[in-house]
Amino acid sequence: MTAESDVTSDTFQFKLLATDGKARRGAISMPRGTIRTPAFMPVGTGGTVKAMYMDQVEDLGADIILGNTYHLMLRPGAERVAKLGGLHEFGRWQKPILTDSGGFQVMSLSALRKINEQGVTFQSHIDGSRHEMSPERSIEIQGLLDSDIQMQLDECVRLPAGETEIERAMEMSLRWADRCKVAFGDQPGKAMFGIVQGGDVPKLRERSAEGLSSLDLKGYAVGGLAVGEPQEVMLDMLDVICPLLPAEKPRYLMGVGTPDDMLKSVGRGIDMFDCVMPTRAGRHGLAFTRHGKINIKNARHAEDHRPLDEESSCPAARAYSRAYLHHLVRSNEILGMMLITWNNLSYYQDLMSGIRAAIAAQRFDDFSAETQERWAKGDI
Ligand SMILES: CCOC(=O)Nc1nc2cc3nc(NC)[nH]c3cc2c(=O)[nH]1
Repeated sequence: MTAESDVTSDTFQFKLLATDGKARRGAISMPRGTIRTPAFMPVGTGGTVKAMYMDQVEDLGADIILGNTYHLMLRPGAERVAKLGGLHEFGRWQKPILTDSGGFQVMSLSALRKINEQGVTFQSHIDGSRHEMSPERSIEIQGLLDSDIQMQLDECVRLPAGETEIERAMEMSLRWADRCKVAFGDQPGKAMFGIVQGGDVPKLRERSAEGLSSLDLKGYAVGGLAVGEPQEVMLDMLDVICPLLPAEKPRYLMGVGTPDDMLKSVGRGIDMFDCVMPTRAGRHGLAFTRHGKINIKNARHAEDHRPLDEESSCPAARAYSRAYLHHLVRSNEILGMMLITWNNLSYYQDLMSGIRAAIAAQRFDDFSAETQERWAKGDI
């Protein structure tokens, strides 16, 4: 029996399968596989999901991973990845890959970043070399990587910021979306998503969402959030933005988030997520479980023979004692990073799977309340 995620389509097609309030259950079918939504996309920055084998990532139920244009263009280089057969061949991940345009990383990683109508000029954080990235070059790079879902080049403004600055960046991102759409052209089996900007200013968010919707793109990302604003500001912006995006297209909230962020964002109409939280936190010994977070480095775990979560199907969560994981992380053992990362990605995928089933069964609100109660009760 073919799993739903093994079904392919030679064109990018999003089907809305069920709704429960504003929560949506859908499926994006593409030549390399189908993405069950709501979906969490593990971050595979440099062509690898840190501390994981790709077949582990697939076994956990991930239908798609994120690749990072900014990192890959600097090292090993987009042309080199193309010469080596593209990112799927290079990193041995055969399902869909979404690549970001790198805009956000340029903002947060590289020095000497200059932005004008033409694009972004920046210095590599690796060797200081100077690079220019126009909307057209960003799409060209993502094409060289053989990315399935490509993101427009955008300008993300860190919050808090002045309205004039937010408006300037939003309007430029809108113009860049049009240039990216032209550069992307007609690639039926792939997609280019626009990115809604506008900071925490409702009228600018409306302008961006309406402007992008008129471009009739295959999907829409919500950018400029999870950049330092409180969670309720992020959620308020989703209440403004989602109703203005076409219901028949997927919505992707960038860089989000914690399990709590994702539950509340699904309840406001978001379909796709990516976040470094499960992998980065995993490398620092922070375990996500159905009972909430466990900081395994804490002394109280030193002699706890219980596993992280015996309800989990993941070996990292059920076959090792907390005492052993505590020892590994305290000793900076590589296996510690591997096991907590494995546990965290497993929990994130289990949460998304639970969310999808709850929407299909029209019980998302109950599922959301039950899940948050278990987190609050904590680790009994
Ligand atoms: C994934 C698509 O990235 C882009 O091409 N631009 C972009 N990326 C973002 C990544 C973000 N991560 C967070 N929080 C951790 N917020 C983000 C916003 C953007 C964004 O506005 N624009």
